[in-house]
Amino acid sequence: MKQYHDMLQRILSEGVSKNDRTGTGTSSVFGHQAVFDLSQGFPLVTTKRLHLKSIVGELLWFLSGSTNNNDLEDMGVTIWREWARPSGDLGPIYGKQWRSWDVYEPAEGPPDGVIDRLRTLGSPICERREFDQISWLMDELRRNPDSRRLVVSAWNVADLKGMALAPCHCLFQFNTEPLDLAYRMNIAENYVEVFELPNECYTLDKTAGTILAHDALDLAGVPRRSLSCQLYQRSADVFLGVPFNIASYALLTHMVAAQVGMEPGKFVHTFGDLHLYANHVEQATEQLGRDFRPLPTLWLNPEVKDLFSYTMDDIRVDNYDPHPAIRAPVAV
Ligand SMILES: Nc1nc(=O)c2c([nH]1)NC[C@@H]1CN(c3ccc(C(=O)N[C@@H](CCC(=O)O)C(=O)O)cc3)CN21
Ligand SMILES: O=c1ccn([C@H]2C[C@H](O)[C@@H](COP(=O)(O)O)O2)c(=O)[nH]1
Repeated sequence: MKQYHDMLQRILSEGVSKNDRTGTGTSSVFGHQAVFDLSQGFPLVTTKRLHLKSIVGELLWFLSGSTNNNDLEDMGVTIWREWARPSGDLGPIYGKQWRSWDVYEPAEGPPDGVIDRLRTLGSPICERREFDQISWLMDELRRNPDSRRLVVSAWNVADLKGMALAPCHCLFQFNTEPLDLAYRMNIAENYVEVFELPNECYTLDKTAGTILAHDALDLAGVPRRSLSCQLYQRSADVFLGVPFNIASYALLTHMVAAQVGMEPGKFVHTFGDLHLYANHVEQATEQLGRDFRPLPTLWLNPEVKDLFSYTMDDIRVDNYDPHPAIRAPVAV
């Protein structure tokens, strides 16, 4: 995960001192981008141990639409505790905006009905509906994979004041691309079925043409497209939050790809204010002195048939062999 060490290094060498909302003080850079090729391993930082259960639990909690910290703590995850009200409520944060963004539309009713009459009194009469951005995204990926509008936003201006914390990872976009034949043949090695096809179906004969080979790969269930995700993160705690955010969106991309039958492509992580808190400098320096280890791989249970049905047991990371954890205080 050189990309992650580059961020730490860049802040240490070019960062500008800034005060911040928490009063801790940071060194920060504005504008940064890191790209993770998901075919090269699962991007879980190896130079300190990450608590994977917190990352998976938090993502499943967002996808469930919950905004109550008690639901997260029921999974054994405590990372949102400091921000929760006594009831556990966090206001309309990610889960609310992803799964049930409020939409207000002019109410419709019969002519001269109650709605009509109230409207003549001068007040706008609206109906509230909820829009599930994630379900829409899944449908749209299947229906219109070339779309340039595959965007999910948590940045709901009208709701910001009610949130315990304004969204940090505030907008993401998916993109799909056709895979070329050579790439599909390559990944076909992971699909046992392809070898059960009759020889002539997958003979890569130049004159037989691409179509025959692509059709054979379709029959074998080999994905036709790759799926990439780009995240805009307006504010990023490079030591504590960012390793979680990278792994979380990489996991989301894998899960979405599995459900729409595509191959995970890239995760592009774009930052606004990328900062290192003053009380994390020693820890970051210690981490930079450690050597990289091979990235682990992700396993998703292939039996799971929709995005909202994954549980902790359906998600596993294999061959994770990190350096020991490094403790650091979280700025509240
Ligand atoms: N300052 C700040 N940084 C964040 O990263 C952050 C917030 N606030 N507020 C909301 C959420 C909560 N997140 C958090 C909060 C704590 C840890 C943390 O303490 N991580 C420890 C271990 C956590 C565990 O046991 O699961 C770590 O070593 O990574 C990570 C992400 C990410 N977000
Ligand atoms: O997923 C997350 C959530 C939060 N953060 C960090 C980024 C900042 O350090 C704080 C938020 O403070 P603001 O004053 O609202 O910017 O939390 C993160 O890195 N990742």
